[in-house]
Amino acid sequence: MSDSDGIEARESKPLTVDIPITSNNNDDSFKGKIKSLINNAMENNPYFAAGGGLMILGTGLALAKSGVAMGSSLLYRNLIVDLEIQSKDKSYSWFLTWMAKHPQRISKHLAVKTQYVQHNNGSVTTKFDFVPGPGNHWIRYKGAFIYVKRERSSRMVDLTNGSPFETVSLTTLYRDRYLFNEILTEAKELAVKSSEGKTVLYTSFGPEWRPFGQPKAKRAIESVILDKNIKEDILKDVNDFLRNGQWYSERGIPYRRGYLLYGPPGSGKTSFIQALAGALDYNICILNLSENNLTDDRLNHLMNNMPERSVLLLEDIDAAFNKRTLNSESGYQTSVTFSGLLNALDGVTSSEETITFMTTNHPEKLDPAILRPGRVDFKQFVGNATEYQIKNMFLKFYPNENTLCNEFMKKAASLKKPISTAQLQGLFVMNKDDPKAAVATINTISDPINFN
Ligand SMILES: Nc1ncnc2c1ncn2[C@@H]1O[C@H](COP(=O)(O)OP(=O)(O)OP(=O)(O)O)[C@@H](O)[C@H]1O
Repeated sequence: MSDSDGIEARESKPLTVDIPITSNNNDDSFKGKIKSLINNAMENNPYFAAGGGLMILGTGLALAKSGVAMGSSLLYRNLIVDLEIQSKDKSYSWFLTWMAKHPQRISKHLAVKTQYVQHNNGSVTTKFDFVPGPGNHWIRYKGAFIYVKRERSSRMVDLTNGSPFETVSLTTLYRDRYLFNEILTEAKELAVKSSEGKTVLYTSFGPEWRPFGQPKAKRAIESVILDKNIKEDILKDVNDFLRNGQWYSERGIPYRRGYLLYGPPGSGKTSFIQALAGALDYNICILNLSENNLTDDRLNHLMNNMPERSVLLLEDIDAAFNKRTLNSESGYQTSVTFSGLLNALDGVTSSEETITFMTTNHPEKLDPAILRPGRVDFKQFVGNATEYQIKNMFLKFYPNENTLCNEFMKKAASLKKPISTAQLQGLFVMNKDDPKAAVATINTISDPINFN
């Protein structure tokens, strides 16, 4: 309220101070004189009377103001409830994506989230989601209004990736607080649905796992052609392991199993692991041990903090057995050491199952220590194409072309050199609709890198 308001209030209702005038007024005592002096001043001096009035009015206003502030903070504390979601929490991106799709919202500040969507036929399209940008927004959810504020800290930075620290806070009436849970559950379900029937590939980003691109369409296990019984044996072993959690726990054995697939490049090791993860409805966490700056500590941390329902894939594990090499640009390369890898494999303490697949092109470089049960429980050689694989791959690309298939196999055998399944795939892709051309050009397959 302005000063003029105060004066108007005083003028409309003259303010008097009611001090009883008693017989003491005429008293000769000192006290009586003072009293009568004050009474005179207040009654007869208009300036003094106005000042006193103003003072009382001001005090009243100040009290009212602090009362309103206290009342509103009391109201806020009792009737309003906030939820803060930090950018490092999983729900953060789930909520933003959910809000981008929520129809009842008022957002003036938008931010774009670009996604590549892989369809079941393999094609990839680009999709733009307009998520709420930093600023204030409103949504209406199940009849309640929710105020949404996205804030970006100018001072705090996520040290793992250099991106600014962010929060989204949701504010609503206390009585509607249960809606927060409903919103987050819906947001999570939306995220799960978007990766349903797909395999999420996680890669390491600093000390944490991050989805690498969009979830990929699952690879059918039939599309990977390994030599007889290899797929079946591994699949049986994994399923057996997954069925026996109780057995492990009763005997106090860490509930983990390690698989080693070794063999030449392009023989389908990684493709098989991806297909297997899809068949089990698991995601994959991929780590390449030859990656620069992957230290023992980071490896240990990552292996102990995997997203749920994930298979761990450690590629090129022989890299951990190389001596440190001097790199001209950055001095010594830091990479995982042999003992670091063993510690990480032994130290996985998750109560959930841990399935680790390791691959290498150089099994001869592995130290026998890694091959002991508990670290590697199942070893499998995955080699260059056998007769069985050549036949099955040919017929998969050119169904019913049995005669040409026989011709192709004879020519492949006459080459007298190893052929990888990746090379066969390359040849068939080049001659998609022309099996005869594939037969005619088989000798164009160059030597794979000699293995052993
Ligand atoms: N046995 C196979 N069946 C079907 N496709 C295969 C097979 N082997 C290789 N391919 C194809 O060749 C490509 C490379 O295969 P993949 O990466 O799985 O080989 P890899 O053995 O893991 O190689 P590396 O040891 O170099 O990592 C993929 O496109 C895959 O589809």
